[in-house]
Amino acid sequence: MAYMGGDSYNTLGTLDSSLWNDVPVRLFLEEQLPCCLPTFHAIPDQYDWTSIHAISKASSATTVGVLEFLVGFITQLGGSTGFPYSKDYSLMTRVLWSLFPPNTFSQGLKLLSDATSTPQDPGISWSKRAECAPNDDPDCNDIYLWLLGTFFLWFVLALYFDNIVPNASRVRKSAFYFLKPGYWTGKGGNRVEVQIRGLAKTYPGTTKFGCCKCKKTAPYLALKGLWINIAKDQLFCLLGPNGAGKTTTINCLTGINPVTGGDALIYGNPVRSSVGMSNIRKMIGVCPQSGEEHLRLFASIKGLPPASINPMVEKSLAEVKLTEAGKIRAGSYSGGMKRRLSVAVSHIGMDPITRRHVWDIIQETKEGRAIILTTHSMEEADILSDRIGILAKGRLRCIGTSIRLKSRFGTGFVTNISFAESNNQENNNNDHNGEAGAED
Ligand SMILES: Nc1ncnc2c1ncn2[C@@H]1O[C@H](COP(=O)(O)OP(=O)(O)OP(=O)(O)O)[C@@H](O)[C@H]1O
Repeated sequence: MAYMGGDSYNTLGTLDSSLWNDVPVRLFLEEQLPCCLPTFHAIPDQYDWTSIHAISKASSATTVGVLEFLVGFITQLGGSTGFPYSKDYSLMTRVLWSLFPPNTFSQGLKLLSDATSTPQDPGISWSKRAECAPNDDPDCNDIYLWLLGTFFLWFVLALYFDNIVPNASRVRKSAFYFLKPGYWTGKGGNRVEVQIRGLAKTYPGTTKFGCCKCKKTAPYLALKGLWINIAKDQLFCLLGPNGAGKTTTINCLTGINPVTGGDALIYGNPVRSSVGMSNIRKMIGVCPQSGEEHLRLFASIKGLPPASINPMVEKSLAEVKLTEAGKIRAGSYSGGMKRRLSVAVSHIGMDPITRRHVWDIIQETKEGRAIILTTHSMEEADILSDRIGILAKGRLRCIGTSIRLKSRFGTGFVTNISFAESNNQENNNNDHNGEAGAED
């Protein structure tokens, strides 16, 4: 797995959430998708999570198989009475009945048995297959054709439902997926890699014990049902004021914070399932990191030259008195130590040139990935993102391209431009003034 900035990006998931608050840019990068994976499309917003899943387990397939056999057996008993292949029944009844292959099959067996019930019966030869039934009743030829036709019908329907019914990872294609050229060519279309489906996060209230009474804070709903799809090769930027829920969103997607409502699918892996999250963690490469490694990570995110990183890390650790604890896992630090590490992280500077360099890296990294970027910098969002979502108080307020958001919601700028007179004009004037002056 290769993320921009090398191995250092593998540690994103281990960062303490408090550390993220001190860096201007937060990134959530996804593993490059192997081109052979099937495409899947956005689940419509009205998608019902409680809807029944496709037959995803062998045990379910066995149950359905046995049920089908039982139903087939019962209908065959009905068919043995002559139903519905006689003139008493309408054509529609016959057609509907014949759509279930066991019925047609049992009719074929009945014809065979009638043709071979006594030693004198001639049986049915292949050449006489169209003459084995009396009157207009279906003959063996009709039975063959019906069995062949219904085989293809059910096969196509099985393929279709397999695609549109949510799979074990709750991923499904749109009902008209087969009309999209990308489905047949394997190319094109915006492949949705990250699907945030009604993501909600409630932080539990805390109880503080005082000397006389204990104080309980109410649970806080930080994310109130977020719905976003992020396609491959796109950078999605989450903007919003402090406390909007940006960090919470990223933390929920990376598994730092457990989700309390809705779900999110990352390459089809749901963040709410432990199996899904362990797959996601493999993609984003979560592993425990020391304070020293955190600083290295941020130094490479901020584009510091590799040669300067080690001296800078040593200096920063010394400044915040964490030299001895530098090699210990940051997760085991005390609150104070974490805060000091945050200060050291925030001191890793990013001048405009390195900032441009980081932007270039992000742009180059976009291909084959879905990237979520959260930042307070509107300029950064404008330059880097394909789509921007603006969060406020845990809700997505608007979403769209930068141009669209600006034209829809932007108040715009009124620019006054004053032009200096052209040199020629100026020279002419000077000459003229000079002459005039001289005249004066
Ligand atoms: N562990 C927590 N317990 C209780 N409330 C929390 C916790 N973490 C965050 N919050 C609250 O959830 C809300 C969203 O916080 P979050 O950090 O996601 O916002 P943000 O958009 O990332 O802000 P910033 O831009 O300042 O980083 C805030 O009101 C915050 O106070």
